[in-house]
Amino acid sequence: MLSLTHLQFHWPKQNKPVVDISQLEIAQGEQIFIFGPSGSGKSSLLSLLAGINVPTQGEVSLLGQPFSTLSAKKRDRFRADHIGYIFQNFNLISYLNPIENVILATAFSKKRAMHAIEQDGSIKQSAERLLTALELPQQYWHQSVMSLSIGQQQRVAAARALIGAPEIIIADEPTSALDNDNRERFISLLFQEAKKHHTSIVFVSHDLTLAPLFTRSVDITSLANTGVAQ
Ligand SMILES: Nc1ncnc2c1ncn2[C@@H]1O[C@H](COP(=O)(O)OP(=O)(O)OP(=O)(O)O)[C@@H](O)[C@H]1O
Repeated sequence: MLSLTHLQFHWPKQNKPVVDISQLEIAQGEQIFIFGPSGSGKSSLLSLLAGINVPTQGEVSLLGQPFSTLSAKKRDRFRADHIGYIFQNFNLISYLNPIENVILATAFSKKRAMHAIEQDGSIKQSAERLLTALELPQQYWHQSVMSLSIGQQQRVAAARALIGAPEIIIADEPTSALDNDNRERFISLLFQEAKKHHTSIVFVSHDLTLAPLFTRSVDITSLANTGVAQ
């Protein structure tokens, strides 16, 4: 469902590619863990997978759609419809409460709005169901999102990524601020929800202890292009 071929990416003024991958295929429903040290290009890779940045060379295709054939505007639309993104710093909107933050993802995607309504009766009920599933107690739903703990904010960010059942969730090291028990609990709740719709998960971290929780782990430093066509 997601495929990368001969992918290279340079940030401006860098003489060496920060992402250099000969081939990677991610199947529908797969939970893939991509690890590598700080600065090895994990966040840069995710920005290419989500079509936020464009590769210097090579191609990213999601659901059979090569990103290179889409304009920037169409890529934004495609991303809103098919990808739930959990950012490293969550990117929650500070003046919206948790329910409003979760609902926001459906404002950019009719497809996800319709899916949420079909599944739960209304978009609001869908947001409430997801926050419950992710164990954010109801007493926090209408508070300022900035008054929540990091772990609670993370649950809001995950519910926002999951609403409307996008085909893929991309998570950029979202557990680094949590202790071990809370990290494993968070990942297990995320997986439980994702499995209901056979959603794929791409999760990056430098913390190898999380690897056994996933169906596959990949070392980003082992993916470098060899120049050999595959
Ligand atoms: N917006 C940017 N502009 C220029 N260079 C950047 C930008 N973002 C990242 N880089 C550079 O790209 C390299 C890889 O960064 P990236 O954030 O992708 O690594 P990472 O593996 O996700 O790191 P970490 O685990 O610390 O989050 C670094 O050298 C970084 O300085």
